[in-house]
Order: sequence, then C-alpha cells, then structure tokens
Amino acid sequence: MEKKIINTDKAPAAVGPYVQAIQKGNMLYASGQLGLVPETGVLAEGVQAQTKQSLANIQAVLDEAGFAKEDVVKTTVFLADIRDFAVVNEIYAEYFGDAKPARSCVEVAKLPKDGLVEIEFVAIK
Ligand SMILES: C=C(N)C(=O)O
Repeated sequence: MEKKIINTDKAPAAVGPYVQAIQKGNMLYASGQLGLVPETGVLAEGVQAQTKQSLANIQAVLDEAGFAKEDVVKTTVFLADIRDFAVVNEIYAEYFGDAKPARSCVEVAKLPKDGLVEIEFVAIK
C-alpha cells in the first residue's frame, strides 16, 4: 500500500525535517501543528489565537487529505504552560463539538518557535 505525503499551502510549511501528514490507506498521521499562520510562517499572538490557528491548520490538512474532523481518533496537545489547559480546552471543544477524539494533553518545557500550543492527530476513515 502506497504512502502518500499530504502537503497544502493552506497549512504552514514544516519548520523542520517532517511533512504535514502521511496517508496510508484509510489512516492519516499528522505532524504537530503550531499556531503558525500559513501565509506568513509567524505564530499568531497569544494562546487563544495560536490554538485557533493550530486547529485551522489541522482542518486544512484534513481537507487536503479528504478526511473530516469526525475521522480524527486521537490527538496529542502539547502546552508550554499547563495553566492554559482551560482556555485551550474551550477552543478545542468548540472545534471538535460532538466528534471529540481520544486525547492526551501534556506540558512540555519548550515548543518549536517558542509556540504556546501544538496539536497532532491520527485519523481513520
Ligand atoms: C512543529 C513540529 N511538528 C515539529 O517540529 O516536529
């Protein structure tokens, strides 16, 4: 079964040696999305805007691969500060609605580009 690289300019270009996502069959494995604005490659301002942007980037990757957010089965949320848990949860819950995937959420020492939040996912169609 062929491995397909998913690449869209509606999500930010990689900031390191990785691709936005890999599709194999009905599975989609996506790299972590920071709150980078695709057009500028610059982080949105503040944790709320970065969370919204990260989720918009995820939607762009899903769209490019022909998947829907309802197909997302697992996410990992990386926070630079666990005190942002509640505010990120609110925006995250609004995005996923009734299609909440399984999730892990952890605080990390640092994120690339000094981001405040990064979200990765796995989806199955
Ligand atoms: C931002 C990333 N996903 C990375 O550096 O792996």
